[in-house]
Amino acid sequence: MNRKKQNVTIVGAGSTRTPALIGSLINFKERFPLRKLTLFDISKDRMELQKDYIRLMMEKYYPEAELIFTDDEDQAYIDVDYVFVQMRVGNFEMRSLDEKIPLKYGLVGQETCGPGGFAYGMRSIAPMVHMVKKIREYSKDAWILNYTNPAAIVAVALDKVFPDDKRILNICDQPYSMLKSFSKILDVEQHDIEPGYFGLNHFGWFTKLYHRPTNEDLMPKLKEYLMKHEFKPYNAEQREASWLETYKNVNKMLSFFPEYLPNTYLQYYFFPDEIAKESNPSFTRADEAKEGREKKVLDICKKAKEQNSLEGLPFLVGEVHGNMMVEVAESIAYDLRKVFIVIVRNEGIITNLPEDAMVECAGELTKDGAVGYPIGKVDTFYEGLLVNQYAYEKLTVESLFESNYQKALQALTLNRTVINPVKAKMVLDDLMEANKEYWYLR
Ligand SMILES: NC(=O)c1ccc[n+]([C@@H]2O[C@H](COP(=O)([O-])OP(=O)(O)OC[C@H]3O[C@@H](n4cnc5c(N)ncnc54)[C@H](O)[C@@H]3O)[C@@H](O)[C@H]2O)c1
Ligand SMILES: O=P(O)(O)OC[C@H]1O[C@H](O[C@H]2[C@H](O)[C@@H](O)[C@@H](O)O[C@@H]2CO)[C@H](O)[C@@H](O)[C@@H]1O
Ligand SMILES: [Mn+2]
Repeated sequence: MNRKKQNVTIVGAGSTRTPALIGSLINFKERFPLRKLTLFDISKDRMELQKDYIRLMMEKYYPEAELIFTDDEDQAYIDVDYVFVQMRVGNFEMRSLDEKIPLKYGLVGQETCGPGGFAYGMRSIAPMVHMVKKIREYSKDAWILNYTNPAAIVAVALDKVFPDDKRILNICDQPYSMLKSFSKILDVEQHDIEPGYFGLNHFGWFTKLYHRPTNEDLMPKLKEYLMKHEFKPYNAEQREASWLETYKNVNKMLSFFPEYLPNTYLQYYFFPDEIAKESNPSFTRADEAKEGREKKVLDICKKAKEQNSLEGLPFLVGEVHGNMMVEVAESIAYDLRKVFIVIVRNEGIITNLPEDAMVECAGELTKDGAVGYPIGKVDTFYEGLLVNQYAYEKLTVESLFESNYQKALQALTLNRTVINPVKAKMVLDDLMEANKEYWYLR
């Protein structure tokens, strides 16, 4: 393979997912070759923790690529072809509050759904808008591939501010992760499956699983399996308790609504009371992830620094997060038209949803970006859920842009995890106080 080499910048490179993303870039070096890799984070300290492991990996497996670590955004965005974005505005401390504050009011405490996702979205928008403007100053044609959450809210906000920018793509790895799990259950290759999917980010359904080699839709077989067996992620042995519970709730959702297979994130909207009750308000997913993934990765990086070698250390690979990001970039860079589940402006894809909604659907990734496959009209049940959820997303973004307290209150009241305006007001006031460095409403 003799493909054009790319300059890539990772924004939020201090994320503990970065070492595994580097592993993915190394594994894909033939398919998506790098000329220059820039790691950018606003926190030098955060990057410092993983710097030696990453440097040693690149020296060993990618000596031909230039490697830059920087906390200078001007340097990060000069002469770049692809920007992979994974910033967490407010870091662990704010994720923890996003999850814990709603639980005080008996509401779902989750980083992307419900009041926690609302607060996180309000924090993410301004730095994301700033980043896009900066990138466009220096690299007007760069592809901006964004993972930053809540991707649903960030996508709506960026589409409002940069409606003509065709090189911003917001993506989520959860459908990819679920497809990996489906393939394991069905004993087929993930890349032989073409999914049907519709909804909004972290709020959607799989409709079919077309198996290319046999021309068969494997969805009926999968649903039959899930009616009788617990749904486990493909890497169940490595998953912490809360993710295993999350996957089990797909079985529960299917038992009520067997028509389509729900994204795991719908559990928060269908079972908010049960989930809030079962949560531990002093130990949420943020704590679990810190004690799990973060500790594991940082321990490996610390050893690499101490011994200044990779001896005895694992080669980390992002089987979902990292691989998907690189495959997405590859499909765009070399016009491969591979099918992914993408987030795009609706514009008639779901005919009974607003044109300006940012919908999640199957689509092809081409040199011109994502081309979502048309879905048509969705049935009343789904239409009701989606129209309501999109109204929540839109009001959230408008409340930030207009500093409008009333719209924020309306947004939270519409959110199916809240509903009650008394609780919506209490949780909004608490979140506003906790986030006063980041956003403010009148
Ligand atoms: N879309 C998806 O499906 C998906 C999947 C996984 C993770 N994510 C998202 O990726 C992001 C990273 O998650 P994590 O848990 O690995 O994060 P993390 O907390 O380990 O790291 C995030 C990094 O972002 C940096 N950062 C904060 N604000 C920044 C800014 N303005 N500019 C540059 N860097 C900044 C922090 O200093 C930190 O090093 C989050 O937004 C998370 O929600 C999304
Ligand atoms: O709770 P976390 O921080 O472990 O994960 C939150 C993210 O979960 C989904 O993504 C993937 C994740 O990227 C991957 O590394 C692995 O751990 O599996 C997760 C679930 O399949 C979700 O799509 C993201 O939006 C969340 O940020
Ligand atoms: Mn996601």
